[in-house]
Amino acid sequence: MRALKLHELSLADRLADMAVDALIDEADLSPKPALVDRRGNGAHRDLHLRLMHASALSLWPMFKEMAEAAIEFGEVGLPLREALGRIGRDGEQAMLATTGGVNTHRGAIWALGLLTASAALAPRAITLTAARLALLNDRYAPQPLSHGAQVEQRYGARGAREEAQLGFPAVTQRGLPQLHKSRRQNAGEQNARLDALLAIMTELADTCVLYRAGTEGLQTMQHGAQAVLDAGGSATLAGRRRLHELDNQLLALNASPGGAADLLAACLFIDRLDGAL
Ligand SMILES: CC(C)(COP(=O)(O)OP(=O)(O)OC[C@H]1O[C@@H](n2cnc3c(N)ncnc32)[C@H](O)[C@@H]1O)[C@@H](O)C(=O)NCCC(=O)NCCS
Ligand SMILES: Nc1ncnc2c1ncn2[C@@H]1O[C@H](COP(=O)(O)OP(=O)(O)OP(=O)(O)O)[C@@H](O)[C@H]1O
Repeated sequence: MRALKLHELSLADRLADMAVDALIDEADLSPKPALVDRRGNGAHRDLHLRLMHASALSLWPMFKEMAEAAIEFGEVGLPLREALGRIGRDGEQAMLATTGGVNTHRGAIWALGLLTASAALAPRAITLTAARLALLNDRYAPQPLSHGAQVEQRYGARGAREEAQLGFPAVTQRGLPQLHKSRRQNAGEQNARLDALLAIMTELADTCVLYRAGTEGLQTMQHGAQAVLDAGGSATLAGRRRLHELDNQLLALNASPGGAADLLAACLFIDRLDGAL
C-alpha cells in the first residue's frame, strides 16, 4: 500500500511538471502572432512574459491536486468533475493573487486541468476522458457573464467548453498532426510548434479574438494562419513573411488568439506525455 501511494504521488508530480512545462514552452515560443512571447506583449497591455511564467508556476500545486483527485476517485463521474471544478476555481484564485488580478491562464486551467486529470485516469485515452469530464455539469460552478459567455450570446460561438466536450478536435485533428508533419519535414522544433499553433488557428472559434475583434478578427486569424501554412510554414522564407504580415494584421485589430495559445499548450502537453508513455 505504501509503495503504491508513493508511486501515485510521483505520477501526480510528473503530470504537474509536464503541464507547467507546456505552459512555459507555449509562452516562450516566438514569434507568435499578437501573443505574449520573448519579443514582447503582443496585443496585450496587462500581460508580459515574466507574468506568464510566474502564473504558470503558481498553477503547479493545482495541476498536482487535479491529478491526485483523478487517482483518488478513479473514474469519470460527477464527484471527480465537481472536485476538479473546486480545485480549478482555487487555482484561478492563486493565479490572480500571483498576477495582481490579471487573467493570464483561465483558458489553460480549463483545458490543461481536464487533460492532467485525464492523463492520471486513462493515459491512453486522454482527450476522450477529458471530453467525458467536460460533458458533466458542475452544480457549483458560478455562471458569470464572462467574455466567453458574451461572445456566445452575440455570435453563437461556444468556445472553450465545447472544444473540451468534443475532445479537443483543434488539438487532435489540427495541432498534433501538423506538429508531427513539420518535424518530419525537419522544420526545427520551434518552427514545428509555430506551425502547430497556426494549424490550430485555421479553424478555431477563438472567443478571445471574437470578443476583441469580432468576426473580422476571427477571419483574419483563420485565413492568415492558413496562408502561412500554404506558403510552406514557419521554416520557409515565404511562410515567415506571411507570419510577419499576420502578426501586424492581428496587432492592428487588437486580436490576440489566446484560446489558440491555450490549445497549443494542450498540444505540447499531450505530445510530451506520448513521449513518456
Ligand atoms: C469553461 C471556461 C473556460 C468557461 O469559459 P467561458 O466560455 O465563459 O469564457 P472565458 O472568457 O471565461 O474564458 C475562455 C478562455 O478559454 C480560452 N478559449 C477561447 N476560445 C477557445 C476555444 N475555442 N477553445 C478553447 N479555448 C478557448 C481562452 O484562453 C479564454 O481566455 C471556464 O472559465 C470555466 O467555466 N471553468 C469552470 C471551472 C472548472 O470547472 N474548472 C475545472 C477545470 S478541470
Ligand atoms: N502567450 C499568450 N499570450 C497571450 N494570451 C495567452 C497566451 N497564452 C495563453 N493565453 C490566453 O489568453 C487569455 C487572455 O486573453 P484576454 O486578454 O483576451 O483575456 P481577458 O482577461 O478575458 O480579456 P481582457 O484582457 O481583454 O480583459 C488567457 O486566458 C490565456 O489563457
